[in-house]
Amino acid sequence: MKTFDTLFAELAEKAASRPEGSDTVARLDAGVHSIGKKIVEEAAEVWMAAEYESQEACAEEISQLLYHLQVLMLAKGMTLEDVYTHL
Ligand SMILES: N=c1c2ncn([C@@H]3O[C@H](COP(=O)(O)OP(=O)(O)OP(=O)(O)O)[C@@H](O)[C@H]3O)c2ncn1[C@@H]1O[C@H](COP(=O)(O)O)[C@@H](O)[C@H]1O
Repeated sequence: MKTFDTLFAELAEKAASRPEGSDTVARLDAGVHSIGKKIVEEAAEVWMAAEYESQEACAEEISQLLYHLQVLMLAKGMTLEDVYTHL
């Protein structure tokens, strides 16, 4: 099963190799403003799913929020350690 760390490694590799058709590369190219808006949208979807949808639907929304947070970290040139140091 994919974890936060293995997904981040996968996305970092995509950011470096820039494969054709990568959604992640397109989101990185769109920039921090666009990624930030997506994070706010996904956070709202997590909130709504938590209040009104199933456990599974909520978990899926959370996974999408985590993905977009990782894209933002990569766009800002951050590492996992930059974040983990604050946990
Ligand atoms: N985990 C994810 C992931 N979670 C969310 N998303 C993106 O976020 C979208 C979900 O947002 P929405 O529900 O709002 O869907 P939407 O309205 O179509 O979103 P928009 O495209 O309009 O922004 C999905 O359609 C994906 O584009 C993800 N895109 C990729 N990954 C993983 O990232 C890795 C690299 O992916 P690629 O860069 O595409 O190769 C792979 O392992 C993928 O599974």
